[in-house]
Amino acid sequence: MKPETLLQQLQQNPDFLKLTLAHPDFLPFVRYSLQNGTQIQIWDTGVLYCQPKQCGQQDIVLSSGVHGNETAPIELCSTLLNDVLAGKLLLTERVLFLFGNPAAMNAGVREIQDNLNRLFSGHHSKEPGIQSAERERAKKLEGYVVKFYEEAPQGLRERKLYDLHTAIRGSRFEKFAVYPFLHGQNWSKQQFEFLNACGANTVLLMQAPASTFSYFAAQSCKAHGFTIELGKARPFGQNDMSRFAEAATALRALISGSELNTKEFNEADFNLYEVRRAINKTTEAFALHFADSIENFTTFDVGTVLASDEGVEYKVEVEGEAIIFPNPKVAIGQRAMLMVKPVSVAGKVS
Ligand SMILES: O=C(O)CCC(=O)N[C@@H](CCC(=O)O)C(=O)O
Ligand SMILES: [Zn+2]
Repeated sequence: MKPETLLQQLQQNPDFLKLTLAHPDFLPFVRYSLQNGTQIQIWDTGVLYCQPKQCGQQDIVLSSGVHGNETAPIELCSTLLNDVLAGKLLLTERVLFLFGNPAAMNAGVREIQDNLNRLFSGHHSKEPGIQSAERERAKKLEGYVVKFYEEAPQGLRERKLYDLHTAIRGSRFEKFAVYPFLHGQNWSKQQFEFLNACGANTVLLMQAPASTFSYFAAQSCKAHGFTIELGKARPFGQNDMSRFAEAATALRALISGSELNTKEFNEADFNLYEVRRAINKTTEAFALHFADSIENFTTFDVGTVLASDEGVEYKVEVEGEAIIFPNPKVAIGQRAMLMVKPVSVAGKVS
């Protein structure tokens, strides 16, 4: 598509997600200004940069569709972005909207060849000779995020990246966030307060580096980076968007500088977990020993066999150990389930 055609189409019908899905592999660079002075730049398919006339002090990446079948966050971000493009939502902050994996969205699948959310922090290039659309996309997305943060105005700024997902199965706590490993740094009170305002008062504190987008943002870009799970994954058009209203309101307020009623951090308001162990799939024999209806954060009696792989059984080891993200369909070598346990952050939040 030619840049002038794209510009014309966008101005006639300001729906960037629609254009992205119609052109999942490529959109040319274009820039234009809205009547309210906001500058819009398309950097790629699924990648749109917004710069308000007067920039606040935050640089915010809103990412969705890193997994193509997790549609509610895509619909949520598309609504926010369409309101920006139509001049109905006036931004005060620089925002980079990312729709992660357009080809997977069109196909209604989590991934086409590779799990995009296992390819960040350079993992896209760790096996020379192996190529996939997701590896290419991960590399490009890293580049766009770095460019976005590096091109920010000078001065004291706050970098944020919220990578929005929905989970494969139901969850005892419908909304929860994954707080990437901070290498011993304190967790942020202000960010806990924001997550709570999004309805995600369950937080999983990671204890090790990961190849996820949120860890890349936190570790490589020094951003407040999070994976936020907003509910259960459903196909496009089948989401009850009223269940995402709190998150939509909080994100809208964040990017437009409007008042957000956050509650002061109090650990008692949160369900906090840390990862005790990650169970990886090592062979095709990997199997779960509980039903698909069993929800995330379910606990079992000590000794219960939860999963097995060739020559090994994985049992509950301690009281209170709960399951999260069980998925026997992952590629060999990848994490097939996390075992988590309740934890306190007392004294380590500032
Ligand atoms: O429900 C599931 O099993 C997966 C939902 C999902 O995509 N979760 C993210 C979490 C990323 C993180 O650990 O920060 C993922 O698995 O990529
Ligand atoms: Zn996901």
